[in-house]
Amino acid sequence: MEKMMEQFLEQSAQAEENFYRLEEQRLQADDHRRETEHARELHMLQMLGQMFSSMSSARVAGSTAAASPTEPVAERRPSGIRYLGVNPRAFERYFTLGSHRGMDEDVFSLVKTIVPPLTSKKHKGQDGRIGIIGGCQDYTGAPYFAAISALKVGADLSHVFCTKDAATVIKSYSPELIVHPVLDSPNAVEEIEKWLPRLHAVVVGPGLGREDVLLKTAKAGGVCSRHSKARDIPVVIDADGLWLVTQQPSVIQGYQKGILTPNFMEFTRLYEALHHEPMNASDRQRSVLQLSGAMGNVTVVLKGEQDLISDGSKVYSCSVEGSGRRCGGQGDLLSGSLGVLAHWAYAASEMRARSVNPSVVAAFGACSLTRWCNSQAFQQHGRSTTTTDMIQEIGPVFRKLFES
Ligand SMILES: NC(=O)C1=CN([C@@H]2O[C@H](COP(=O)(O)OP(=O)(O)OC[C@H]3O[C@@H](n4cnc5c(N)ncnc54)[C@H](OP(=O)(O)O)[C@@H]3O)[C@@H](O)[C@H]2O)[C@@H](O)CC1
Ligand SMILES: Nc1ncnc2c1ncn2[C@@H]1O[C@H](COP(=O)(O)OP(=O)(O)OP(=O)(O)O)[C@@H](O)[C@H]1O
Repeated sequence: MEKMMEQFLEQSAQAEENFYRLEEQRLQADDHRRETEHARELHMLQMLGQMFSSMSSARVAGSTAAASPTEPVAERRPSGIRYLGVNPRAFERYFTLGSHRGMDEDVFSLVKTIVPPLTSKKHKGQDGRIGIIGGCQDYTGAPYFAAISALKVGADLSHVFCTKDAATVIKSYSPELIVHPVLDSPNAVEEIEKWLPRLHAVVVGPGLGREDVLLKTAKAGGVCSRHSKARDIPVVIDADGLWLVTQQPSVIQGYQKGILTPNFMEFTRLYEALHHEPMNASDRQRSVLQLSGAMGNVTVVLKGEQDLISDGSKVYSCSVEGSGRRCGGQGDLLSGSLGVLAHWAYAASEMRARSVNPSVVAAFGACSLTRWCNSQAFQQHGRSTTTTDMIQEIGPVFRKLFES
């Protein structure tokens, strides 16, 4: 009986052991199944994420070629700006000759840091008094676009120094601008210089024309004035101001706060004047680097399908989405906003250690802003987009790009 009892206990212990072994195997199989399911779910989520992100970039990129005016504007973001930051691929690349590495959000986040806070402690003028030297009988739109863009970006006061017959016209476009009909007066240089000590940046060239007398005034009263260079304020040179620089590069050569904003044609003229040889149009990065170097490290912004920005040591590229619409005046929006941003960038860099040339930071900001204004205006107006439509976008685009 005792033996039987022993056998029974042994068998039941064995059965219990088997049971637990099988149970353990079952649990292990369960774990394995759960892990596989989890991995599969994860994989599916990743694939869905990739699908959504490529769908949204395709949607945004597609809008460059074809407008979708029905799409709600508020839902759109600049390609490259998603979630907290910037998509490095869409936004910009950073080149040094011989090497090439992603630079991503560095410059873009620096633009955000130069924007001065809006506080009730400041008085009118502290966030920027910008002067535009340009505007003649033929061209009244260009100086207006530049000056109003400076205001819309956040300058407190925007002055235009133009010829007498352009002044009334420009005033009639906007009561916000301070317009000085001095460019063709006999004492034009003194008239401009009266104001220069109060200005934080000057933009020379939009709508200036190429009459000798006006170019001479712009040179003496703006580019070379003791009040601009000696006071060390940013001098942005655009349009016909670049014609002047092509004739006499020394007017701005070596001035570290000088910024040139040529379109391709203006760039080619300037390049060939300095290098005495045809430019290699297939290697624009190299050309822009060389031109900036030859100009004594003045910052050069070569506008185009991609904007290339160089201070002679590196080339930055801004390819924020724009549109296929190339109406006149977009460059004026860029140079006017650049005037303000350059002032802010240098003011901010006085308080902080510089990691990137402030002119480059400002140029990158102005290019991004102009291009995205173009894209947003195009969403609404398509082929009939004009620079006035782009200027209306400056406020919301600035907020979205630099204040969110
Ligand atoms: N509403 C107004 O008041 C406005 C006034 N403005 C004022 O007009 C003044 C003159 O400026 P601008 O740019 O028209 O003169 P300019 O350098 O002779 O260029 C014309 C020649 O260059 C060429 N070309 C141009 N771009 C090119 C490119 N990316 N790539 C290649 N080629 C290009 C083009 O060649 P085409 O197509 O004829 O072959 C053309 O022959 C200046 O004061 C400016 O501020 C403007 O701001 C607009 C709004
Ligand atoms: N092919 C392009 N694709 C996208 N954006 C472009 C293209 N060409 C120029 N832009 C953008 O348009 C803006 C003005 O450049 P543009 O070459 O039209 O200057 P501009 O000829 O000096 O202008 P303006 O008509 O004011 O004289 C810049 O911000 C630039 O990035």
